[in-house]
Amino acid sequence: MTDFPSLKNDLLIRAAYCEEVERTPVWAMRQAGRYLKEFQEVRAKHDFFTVCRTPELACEVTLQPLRRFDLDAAIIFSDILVIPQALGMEVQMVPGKGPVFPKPLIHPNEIKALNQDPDIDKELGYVFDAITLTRKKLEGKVPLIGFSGAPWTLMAYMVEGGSSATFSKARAWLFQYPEESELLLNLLTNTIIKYLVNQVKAGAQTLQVFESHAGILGSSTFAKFSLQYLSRIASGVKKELSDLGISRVPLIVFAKGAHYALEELSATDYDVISLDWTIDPKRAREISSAKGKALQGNLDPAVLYGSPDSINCATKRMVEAFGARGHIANLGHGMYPDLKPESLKAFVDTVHSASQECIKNS
Ligand SMILES: Cc1c2[nH]c(c1CCC(=O)O)Cc1[nH]c(c(CCC(=O)O)c1C)Cc1[nH]c(c(CCC(=O)O)c1C)Cc1[nH]c(c(CCC(=O)O)c1C)C2
Repeated sequence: MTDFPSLKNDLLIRAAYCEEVERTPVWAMRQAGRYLKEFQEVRAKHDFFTVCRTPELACEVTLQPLRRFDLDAAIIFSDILVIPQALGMEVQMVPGKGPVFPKPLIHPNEIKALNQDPDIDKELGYVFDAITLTRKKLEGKVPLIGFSGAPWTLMAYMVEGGSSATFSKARAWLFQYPEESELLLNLLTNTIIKYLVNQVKAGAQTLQVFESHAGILGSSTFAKFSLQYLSRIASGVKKELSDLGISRVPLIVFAKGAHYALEELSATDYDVISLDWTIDPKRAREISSAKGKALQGNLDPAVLYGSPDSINCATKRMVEAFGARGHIANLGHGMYPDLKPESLKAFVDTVHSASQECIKNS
């Protein structure tokens, strides 16, 4: 592994392992993106996947939010849909519409046509190069987070062909073709484990798995088609890293909308459970703390449309409700493209001041 500058701010790592901190670490999902004019300038010149595939550009947009805000982590700029691409599917990013698969999976026969054993270093080497470059450029300022989409969320896009409110075609597969769905979910799981391990080899210091579409499944469907794969990813990545003699990194799982499965998620090998805003922090603590898990989240991103005072107030309330140990402050989902950058600044600064106050008084 490459020699990297040593980490100066390890708040996120300590919080993930429920160790003592002087203040609560904070970052924001989608902290890089269209709400920043410097990001729009890059996007005006380069299409979305060119930014992902060009390490210098991916590194630049990863660092943009860190120049503006006092963030405690960087997240590598990429997308969850690079995995379906590595399996041989075409994905386009259509302005105003989001991701589009010109040839989605219509029938399970088509699973056979996917690349069954992709050469991850060849197909996704550009992500690893972007991680290594960014880790160097960060000069140890804050940890670099790597990530992947989770199997069910990726399957949902591969079958649906793009975004959807209900993902009804993808959900139909789970009942029409349960065995073939499991075949696809297994292929994705095996690919994701290799992808995440290679991100750590390239320099990622924390990993997050995004199950963004957990909330459209019921609890029994989630248990069958999501949870077991999420769980295998955490134990698989940990085992592989340990077999390779590589130090552990914190693993975060974000299963958006899966409030019904908090107890089950807390029983997996993830170190941190990331919450959306529909879960009450105190209730989440009762369920997860017994299992020694840290929590991440969970301010409703819509709060950032409010006045500076109301952002301050809601953020303070959130910091106090979680308490200072084992908490990584974040939004309950990503930044929206029309939010003002100053609102994120108000959130970040309030997390730092309110958590320091909280620790002083405890
Ligand atoms: C900024 C951006 C990204 N992806 C997309 C955009 C906007 C497109 C553009 O610039 O034109 C398309 C892009 N890619 C995707 C979408 C969502 C489509 C939908 O709503 O269904 C869009 C607009 C799919 C996607 N992509 C991602 C998720 C999981 C997180 C979530 O739930 O929001 C999902 C679901 C992950 C993702 N995607 C991205 C990051 C960057 C790192 C950071 O957080 O700063 C990350 C972590 C970057």
